[in-house]
Amino acid sequence: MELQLALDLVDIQGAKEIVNEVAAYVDVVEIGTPVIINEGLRAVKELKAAYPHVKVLADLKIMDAGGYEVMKASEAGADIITVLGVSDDTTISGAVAEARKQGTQIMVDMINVLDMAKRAQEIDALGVDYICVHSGYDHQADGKNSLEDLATIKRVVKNAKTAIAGGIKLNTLPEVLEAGPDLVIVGGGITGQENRQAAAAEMKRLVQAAG
Ligand SMILES: O=C(CO)[C@H](O)[C@H](O)COP(=O)(O)O
Repeated sequence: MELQLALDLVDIQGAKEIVNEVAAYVDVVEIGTPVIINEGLRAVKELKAAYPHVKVLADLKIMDAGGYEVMKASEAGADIITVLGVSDDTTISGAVAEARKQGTQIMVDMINVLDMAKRAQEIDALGVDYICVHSGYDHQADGKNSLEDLATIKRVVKNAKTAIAGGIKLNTLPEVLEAGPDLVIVGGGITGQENRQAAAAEMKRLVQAAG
C-alpha cells in the first residue's frame, strides 16, 4: 500500500516547502487541480526538476482530448495523470494509449460516477493503471466519504490498482486502511496540520503496517 500527498491550496514555492518537509514519508506527490489552474503545467515541471526521484501526479481531471493532454502533462514531467471516469471511453482510451507511448500512467478519478460497479468494470477493461474513488471538497462538505465506493470497485476491478481520496485524516485513516486500497491520497490531513512532518510520518507508518 502506498501514500500520496495532495498539494492543492499552495503556489509552487509553497508546494516545494511542503515536499521538503515530508518527501521521506510519501510515495507520490500530487500537483492538485487548483495549483495547475493557477500555475499551469509549470508547477509539475518545477516540482519534477526540484525532486527528480519523487513520483509526481498531475491532477488534470481530464474530460476531453485525453491523448493530447496526457502528452503535455507527460512532457512536463508527470509520472501519473488523472482522467475523469465520467468522460467518454474514447477519451480514456486515448489517454491510456498516449501514456503507454510516454512511459507514464493513468489514474481515473471516479468523482460523480453514478453506477460505480458498472463504470469501474468498463474502465478497468480500458487498461488504466489506477481507479480512484473520490469524495471531492463539495461532497466532503455534505459529510460524505468513499468507503462504500471503495468496497464496490474492489469487488469488480481485476487489473487496475485501487485508490481512495477525499478528506482522509489521521483519525479516519485506520478504517480506510482496513478497506484495503492500493493507494491512499491525503491532502489537508497532512498539509493542514501544524506539524506536517509528524502527520506524514505517522500516516506512512500506518500505511506500511497495513501492507
Ligand atoms: O482532488 C482533490 C479535490 O478535488 C484533492 O486533492 C483530494 O480530495 C485530496 O485532498 P483532501 O485530502 O484535502 O480531500
